[in-house]
Amino acid sequence: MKVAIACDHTALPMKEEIKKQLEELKITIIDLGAYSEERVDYPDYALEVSEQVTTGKVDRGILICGTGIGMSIMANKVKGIRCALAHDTFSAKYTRLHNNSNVLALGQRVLGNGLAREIVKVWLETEYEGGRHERRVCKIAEYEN
Ligand SMILES: O=C(CO)[C@H](O)[C@H](O)[C@H](O)COP(=O)(O)O
Repeated sequence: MKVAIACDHTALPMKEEIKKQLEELKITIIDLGAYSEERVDYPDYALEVSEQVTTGKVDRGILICGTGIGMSIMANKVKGIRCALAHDTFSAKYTRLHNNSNVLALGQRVLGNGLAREIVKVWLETEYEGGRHERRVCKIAEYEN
C-alpha cells in the first residue's frame, strides 16, 4: 500500500509519529509537508494529498492539522475524495466499512499519539464492505458528477 501524508504547522510531531508507524507497517509513504513549524495554510496540503489519491499515485491519504476539521473540509471538495475526520477507532472502522473513505483527517490538538496510531491502524486494516453501502457511495459520486 502507498499512502500520502501531510500536515500543517500545528501537527508536525504527530505526522512524524504516524510516518514511523507506516514505516513499521512497510507502507510506502509520500510526505508532502509541511516540513517546519512555519505557519502555513492547511488547504494547500489537503489539496496536494487529495490529488495524489484521485490520480491513483497513492492508495490512501492522511491529513493532520490542529483539529483535522479544516483539512477534511478542503479534502472533501476534491472530486473522488471521501475524507473522514475520525477521533475514535469506532468511526475509523466504520468509515472504511461503510463509506470507503480514502482520506483520513486527524487533529493533533485533539488526540494523543497513542490514540492516533490506533485510529490509523484500524483505518488502514479495515476493508470496505460494499453491498448496500455501494449504492450510497455511488450517490455521492453521482452528485459530484
Ligand atoms: O485546525 C486547523 C484547521 O481546522 C489548522 O491547524 C489551523 O491551522 C488552526 O486553526 C491553527 O491556526 P493558527 O494559524 O496556528 O492559529
